[in-house]
Parts: sequence; structure tokens; C-alpha cells
Amino acid sequence: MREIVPVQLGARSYEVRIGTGLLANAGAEIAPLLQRPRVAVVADETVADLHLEPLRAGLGEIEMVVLRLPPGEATKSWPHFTRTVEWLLDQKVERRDVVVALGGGVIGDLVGFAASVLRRGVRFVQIPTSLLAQVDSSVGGKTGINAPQGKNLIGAFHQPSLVLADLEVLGTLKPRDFLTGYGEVVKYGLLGDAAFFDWLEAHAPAMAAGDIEGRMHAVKRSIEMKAEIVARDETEQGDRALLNLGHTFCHALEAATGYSDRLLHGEGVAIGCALAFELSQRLGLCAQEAPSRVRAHLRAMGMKVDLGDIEGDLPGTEALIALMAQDKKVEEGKLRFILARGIGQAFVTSQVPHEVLAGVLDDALATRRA
Ligand SMILES: NC(=O)c1ccc[n+]([C@@H]2O[C@H](COP(=O)([O-])OP(=O)(O)OC[C@H]3O[C@@H](n4cnc5c(N)ncnc54)[C@H](O)[C@@H]3O)[C@@H](O)[C@H]2O)c1
Ligand SMILES: O=C(O)C(=O)C[C@@H](O)[C@H](O)[C@H](O)COP(=O)(O)O
Ligand SMILES: [Zn+2]
Repeated sequence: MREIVPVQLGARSYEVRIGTGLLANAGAEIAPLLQRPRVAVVADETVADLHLEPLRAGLGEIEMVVLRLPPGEATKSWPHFTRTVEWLLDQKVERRDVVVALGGGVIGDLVGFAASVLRRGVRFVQIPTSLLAQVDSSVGGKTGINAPQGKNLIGAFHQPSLVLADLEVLGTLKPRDFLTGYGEVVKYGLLGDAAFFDWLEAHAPAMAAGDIEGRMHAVKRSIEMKAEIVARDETEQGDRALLNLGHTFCHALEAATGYSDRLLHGEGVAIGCALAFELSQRLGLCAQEAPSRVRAHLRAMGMKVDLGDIEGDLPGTEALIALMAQDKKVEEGKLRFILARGIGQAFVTSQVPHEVLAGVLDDALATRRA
């Protein structure tokens, strides 16, 4: 089982290979990129314990040196970035070598950023092992780390040379780590493909339960949509911001919860999408049916939907809006949001009156007391 989605970016074009047996065949997949038979692999400890030996076997004659990092969002930070870059230098990774990111979005973002600055830029291969990384973070070249001031505020655009999305590795994900990735899958239907959202309503439960054809369809359709948007607008001068649906809320909530496992990224995306649709409805952009349908589907999948689903304290409305002010979409001090005229009909706007935004957040925070 194999599908290939090309990401068309001129000299920086590459393939996203999706299927089974890709780890076992990693040597043949990666070899054409190599000048010498050696790769530096960075993985988190959980993923390394589960999937490093199969990768080593798959690489065959290609030598592999390995750095293991702690799992979790806190790893996307200066200390682990410094450690990664210095380890790559200690390993004498050369300009024409290839670095491999084996893991979820945390490892992919961190390692991609390290590759972007190492000797002013070396190539890297993404081997995404979480659903989130397969449907989103491994593709498109956004790399980076978090800052206390906000999410992903330090980074670079650096495209991978190849993405190998092996569907079999998803089998070892814990249910919560699978579902967080589903937040990004739903996002694609909501932002631009109503028929895909219909398909998800019907088929996502089976996909979550392990249906491999369903997983192939969800990963492929997500990547097709992302590849098409990224090819049009690689550095987010315009339409790429559509991929940020739900993220202005999500990133503020992730900062508010200290980039901890109180709220995983894809969980924040799901809550953020529900809030973006609520905001759209209150601005008269879409019918009530749209936010109701979004919430019902996320609930049916067992996802977090409300701020009441986040454990522990949260800041109030104005403090959350202040966190949003660090969002990278801000222009001339004004927040920009991705809103929707209906399911699959998202657009970017800065026309969001403060009092309407505050009203949505006040009511969302009230769900924590109900
Ligand atoms: N660059 C982008 O375009 C982009 C897009 C979306 C999200 N992101 C970033 O991605 C990150 C979230 O990614 P994530 O959800 O993959 O988080 P993650 O990398 O922390 O992985 C989630 C958890 O799953 C575990 N895991 C990963 N693969 C596994 C497997 N096959 N079997 C068992 N356990 C496995 C990890 O050890 C970790 O504990 C966030 O930092 C987010 O900002 C980036
Ligand atoms: O690739 C993109 O563009 C995205 O916005 C994808 C998002 O899912 C992802 O979380 C991304 O890292 C957010 O980007 P940011 O520029 O808002 O940090
Ligand atoms: Zn995201």
C-alpha cells in the first residue's frame, strides 16, 4: 500500500510517501539523497524505544548515529535545540549529509529548525510517527521552537527533502496521542473541504479504531490539501494562513497551560476550531448549524471541545486576548482570524470587534464553572 503526494516548490520540491512498510524499506527510500552511507537520527525516547530498531534494520548498510530526546512539548525549547545542534556538530554532520527526524511534531519542528541553521542549512528527512505529524507538521517546512512569550515564535522555513509517512507506526500511539492528531485532520475538512468533513463524520470512528484504508484516506487527503496550499503560498504571505484555523485560540491556550500535557496541540486546535466557528456564527457569517455540527462531531470522537475540558486554572478573557497579541498573523497590532461562512468555507479576516471576541471567550470560560 503506497501513495505519493508531491509538494511542488520548484527547486525545493519533494515527495510525501504514505503507506506501509516504509520504515522497513528506509534504506532504499533515503539512499538516493545520500552522498555517503551515514545519517544522523534524532528521536524522542518513546519513539526510539518502539521504532528505532526497525529503522536501523530498514537502513541496512547505511550507518546511523542517534540522539534521544525527552518526549513532550517542553522539548521544543532553546535547551534542547542547543543540545541537538551541538550533538549534530559533534557527530561531524557535513553540509551534504542528511539529518532524520523520527517522531511526532515536536521532534520534526525542533530537528527541522536545527537542520536549517546547522552549517547554514543541511537537508533533512521527516519520518513522522504520530498522526499529527503525518497529516500536518512533517509537510510544509514550518520549523521552530516555543518561547515563553508564545508558541513557535522562534524558527525558520526549511523544507524537508523527503517525508516517509509509514501508517503502521501509528499502531503504537496511545489513544490520546492519536486523537490529538485528529484535531488537525478535522481542521482540513472545516477549512476547505466539506465533503471530507462528511466523510470524517461517517468514517473517523473506524479510522480511530485502526482501519488502515481509512487512515490512508485521511492522511492522503490532509496532505493533498496542505501541499496545494503550501505550493501557492510557501511563507504565509496570504492563503497559507487558512492552515491556522483554530490556532489563534489554540496557541494562547497552550501558552496559558505552560506547553504541558494539560493541553496537547491538536486538542487546542479542536477547541480553537469550535471557538472559531462560534465566533463566525456570532458575527453573522454562518448559520448556527455549522458550530453545532463541529462540536457534535468532536464530542462524538471523544475530543476536548470546551474550555471546561481543560484541567486546572486558566487566565481570564483579557489575559487570553493579550496572549493572542503575540500571534504571528498580527498585522499593525491587529489580530487576524480564520473564520468561516460554513463548513469547508474558511477565510482570513481582521474584522473581529473586540467585544464580540471577548463575548465568545467569556461564555467559553463560563463552561468551566457550569
Ligand atoms: N510545523 C508544522 O507545520 C506543525 C503543524 C502542526 C503541529 N505542529 C507542532 O507539532 C507538535 C505536536 O505534534 P505531536 O502531536 O506529534 O506531538 P509529539 O511529538 O509530542 O508526539 C505526541 C506523543 O506521541 C508519542 N509518539 C509519537 N509517535 C509515536 C508512536 N508511533 N508510537 C507511540 N508513541 C508515539 C511521542 O513520544 C509523544 O509523547 C506541536 O509542537 C505543534 O506545534 C507543527
Ligand atoms: O503549516 C501551517 O502553515 C500551519 O499553520 C499548520 C499548523 O497546524 C501548525 O500548528 C503550525 O505550526 C502553526 O504555525 P504558526 O505559524 O501559527 O506557528
Ligand atoms: Zn497545528
